[in-house]
Amino acid sequence: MAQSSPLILRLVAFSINAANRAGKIIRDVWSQGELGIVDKGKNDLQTEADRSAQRCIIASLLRQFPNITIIGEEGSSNCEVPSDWLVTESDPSVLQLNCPKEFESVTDKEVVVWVDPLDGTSEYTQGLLEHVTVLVGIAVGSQAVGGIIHQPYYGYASGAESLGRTLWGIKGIGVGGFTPSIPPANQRIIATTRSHSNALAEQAIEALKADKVLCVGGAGHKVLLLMEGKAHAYVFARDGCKRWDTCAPEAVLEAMGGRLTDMRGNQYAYDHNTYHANKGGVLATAKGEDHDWYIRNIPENVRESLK
Ligand SMILES: Nc1ncnc2c1ncn2[C@@H]1O[C@H](COP(=O)(O)O)[C@@H](O)[C@H]1OP(=O)(O)O
Ligand SMILES: [Mg+2]
Ligand SMILES: [Mg+2]
Ligand SMILES: [Mg+2]
Repeated sequence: MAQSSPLILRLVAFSINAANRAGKIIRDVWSQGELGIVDKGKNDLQTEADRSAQRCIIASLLRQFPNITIIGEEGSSNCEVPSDWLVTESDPSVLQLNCPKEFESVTDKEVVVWVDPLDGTSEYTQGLLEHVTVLVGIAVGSQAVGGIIHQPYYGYASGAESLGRTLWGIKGIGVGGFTPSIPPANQRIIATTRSHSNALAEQAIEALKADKVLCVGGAGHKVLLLMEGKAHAYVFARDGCKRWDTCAPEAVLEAMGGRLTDMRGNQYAYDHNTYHANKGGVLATAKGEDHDWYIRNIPENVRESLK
């Protein structure tokens, strides 16, 4: 790995390959058919794919970057992994990028990597495989700066021979791995949960008077819809999402000009001392959307309940 590249570029470049490797593990577990489903709480599933993908990503990252803080959804993992799970290479094109001045001298101690090894677990167990993503978010201080969203089953529905794609973004640089697009004008398409709704979340969707509501799984997948021009906003007016669900999506979306906040317009903090729960809900809007319009039109009682 080019040691001369700034840490933030090395982390993104390496995490692209780690997320790809985790995606292959997710496909392998699915095709072997033994999902090993556990419910961690209430409607909070974990499978063998979540566990193994996290071990792959964290073991690989720790070998390359032993002094950074990594927080993974599936808790502390055994880092003794099969040797073919250990990633050692980085994406060469990201290492060559020009790093924004403000991130050039970021050190290990300032960085937290938030890992969601499989986002959209509920949909994965139901075979809605294109909703699944692997999320690696890189925070500097409290800010989400870099993100990787790997979609292991991209191309599955159309019968593509080679599955998967990896999107990345770095604030101040931009995005890669896909063709950014903005959603159509004069329409409002809202993406929301299909498996974790409640009365509050429904009330918010109702109030926004969408032309179309897309109920789909995964935080990564919904942000992807915003970045490809298929939805204008992602609205989740309840608790349940955690920092590992939003760190990577926020960084990639904001690197392209969109926004991700809680339902009151506040950004989440991603430093190592922060809470994990996104108690204020998730409101993300595509590039060009009026984020504040959505905040203004969320009923006051919904915003008040999500403090
Ligand atoms: N109530 C909840 N309990 C556990 N995870 C949740 C909950 N609500 C949301 N999430 C996480 O946020 C993601 C986005 O929510 P949704 O798919 O419902 O829109 C989910 O895929 C899940 O991530 P994960 O699958 O990684 O556990
Ligand atoms: Mg989960
Ligand atoms: Mg998740
Ligand atoms: Mg997950």
